[in-house]
Amino acid sequence: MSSKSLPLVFDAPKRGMPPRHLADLSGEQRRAAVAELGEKPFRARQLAQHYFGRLTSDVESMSDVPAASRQRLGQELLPTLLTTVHNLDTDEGWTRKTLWRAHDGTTLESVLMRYPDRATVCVSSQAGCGMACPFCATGQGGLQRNLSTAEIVDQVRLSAAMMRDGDLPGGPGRLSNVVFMGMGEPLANYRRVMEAVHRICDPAPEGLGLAQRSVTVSTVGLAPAIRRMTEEGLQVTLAVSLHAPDDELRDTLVPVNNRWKVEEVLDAARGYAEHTGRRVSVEYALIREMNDHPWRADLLGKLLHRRLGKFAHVNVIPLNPTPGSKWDASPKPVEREFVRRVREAGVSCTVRDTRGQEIAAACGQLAAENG
Ligand SMILES: C[S@@+](CC[C@H](N)C(=O)[O-])C[C@H]1O[C@@H](n2cnc3c(N)ncnc32)[C@H](O)[C@@H]1O
Ligand code: SF4
Repeated sequence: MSSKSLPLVFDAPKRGMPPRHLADLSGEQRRAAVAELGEKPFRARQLAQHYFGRLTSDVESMSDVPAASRQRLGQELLPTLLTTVHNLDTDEGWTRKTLWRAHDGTTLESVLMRYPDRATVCVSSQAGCGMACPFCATGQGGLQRNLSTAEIVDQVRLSAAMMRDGDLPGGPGRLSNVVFMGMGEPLANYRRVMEAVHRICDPAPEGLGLAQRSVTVSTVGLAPAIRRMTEEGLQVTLAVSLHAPDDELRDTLVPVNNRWKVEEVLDAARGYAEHTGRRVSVEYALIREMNDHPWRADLLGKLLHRRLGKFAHVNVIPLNPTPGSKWDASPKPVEREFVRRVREAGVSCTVRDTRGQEIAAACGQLAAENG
């Protein structure tokens, strides 16, 4: 057997960006790509209809595409990007974490959560993360690579297919929300993430047709990138992971704070809020005896009231345990007092549910380990 005919599985994994995919391209680029392959431009629309509309990338099922063209179009524009390594279900099946393997062997995770009134997928924007927040499992392994636009979109497409096929309890349903709160810092992979937002939100057949307001981009606080995002003219929700109202503590909890301080991050967030008219979600992982002091709750409330005013919403995330971490969630009475004090300052504040903890699928627990 020549090495050329060896099945792909014997090929050494090549770490790197995946081959080009339909979901990397805008409608115009898709038409150009199809034309380059010697096909009629309308084939681009047909492929997009199957991929975004029918949620399939199986070219053999695309009966309106001539058999002679299918293989070539499939190879060139719909290569397989993600294969399932395993699914782990919890919360009586209402939460599913999927471990995906990319073409180069890189692994990544996404988490699908079904609620009575909506279904949300938490997607990864990078394999690993370079931001090194000490309480986050993803941050401990460093950055492996950015995900491509299509690798991000494919997590959403495959989750939408799980919903449609009734893989979670409650029967067939619709994926309604996407949060960029999986592995990685979305604004450190800026261009690909913004393209992915377009593919996720553009109306069918150009995209998956979710509402921009149902998409949340969560950032550790890359101020220049928040300012850049403000210019995109999008209506997505911005979440800023603050975790401390004072630079002294935030420098430790969020190392990137050494570059962009609390005031600058909140300034950028305010710019986004004013431009879009959207509230900013300020994420606060509550850590026992670290950032849960009553005086810090008061300081946080005052600071947000002053800097973001009516645009501020605080989302308290009880710390999820991660392997080897010395930190713990705050006791419930401390958490309640913290929330009360933030509200007392006139800032809305809620506590996030901790879905998926048992299978390490909750915020900050994704490490994409095989097993
Ligand atoms: C994993 S991050 C991904 C998005 C982006 N990198 C960020 O930091 O906002 C999503 C959210 O999980 C939070 N998080 C990380 N580790 C956590 C942990 N162990 N417990 C609770 N929340 C955590 C982050 O602070 C952030 O608000
Ligand atoms: S919290 Fe976000 S930015 Fe920090 S290490 Fe985890 S994924 Fe990266």
